[in-house]
Amino acid sequence: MQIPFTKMQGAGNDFVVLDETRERFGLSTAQYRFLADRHFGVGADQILTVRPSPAPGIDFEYVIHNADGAQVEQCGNGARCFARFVRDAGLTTKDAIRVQTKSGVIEPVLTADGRVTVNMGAPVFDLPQIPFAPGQTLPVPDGLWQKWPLELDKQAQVAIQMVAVVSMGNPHAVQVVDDVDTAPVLQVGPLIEHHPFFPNRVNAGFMQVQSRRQIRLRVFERGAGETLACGSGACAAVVAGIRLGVLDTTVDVLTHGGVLTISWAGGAAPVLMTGPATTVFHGRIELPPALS
Ligand SMILES: N[C@@H](CCC[C@H](N)C(=O)O)C(=O)O
Repeated sequence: MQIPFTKMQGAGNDFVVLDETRERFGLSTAQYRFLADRHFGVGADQILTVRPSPAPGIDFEYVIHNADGAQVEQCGNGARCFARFVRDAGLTTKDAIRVQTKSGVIEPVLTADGRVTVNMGAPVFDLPQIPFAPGQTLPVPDGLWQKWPLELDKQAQVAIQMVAVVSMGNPHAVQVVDDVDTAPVLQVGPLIEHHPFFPNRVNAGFMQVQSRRQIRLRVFERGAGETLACGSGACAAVVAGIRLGVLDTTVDVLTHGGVLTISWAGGAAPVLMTGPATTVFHGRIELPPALS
């Protein structure tokens, strides 16, 4: 089977976008993995699938698969690319698009400067909803920052990591580091991702606070490894920093792939994320029959 696709990127977080508004391709987990494969497929951190409206008042459904082929709830950079895709493909003429994701309805808005702002909804701190299941034996977290100790690999000298846990529709564990360039993201990231306290695994963020309005961030993403940027991870880091009291309500997040601007007024207010969304190329690819 041969399918059409569009390659996109948002701050270097890259995507294969599939248009299933007319017909479903019915891809298997192995086929999503193949599309994401940088050697044998197209190459992407996530596969985004656009489907027709599932309900009145909603414009589209948007389905996200990580590079490992698993379906996940949320993808911030993907939401911006989704909005750019449906406009450029002529699937809508709207600037503000309501889209159903696995974790709820989000609202990307195409702005006059060519960027996209996404209302990502309110952050969730309720532990079972994240989900974060630390059991009974853990000491109570630091009340303000809600940092939790994770016991990791003692031999690798990363015994205890203090993380803030938050859901932006998907789970995040954020820690503050002195310097993201030397932070052990590739060593510690996978240990946090698979830590038993996170029953659905987790995205591991490493944030360096440069000022009250600027951070640097690297994220080891669940199911994808370190990416050049993670939109929901940027939202989670800024929310954690605001709760810590070290960040203002609007913050520029510097990633290896570009800048995202995140705003959060606190409490039940939604987190707003603004950043770029770019089409790289269009193509068609033959899916190996053995993978179906
Ligand atoms: N790159 C994304 C997040 C994609 C999903 C994530 N890896 C997860 O498993 O939750 C973003 O920009 O938010």
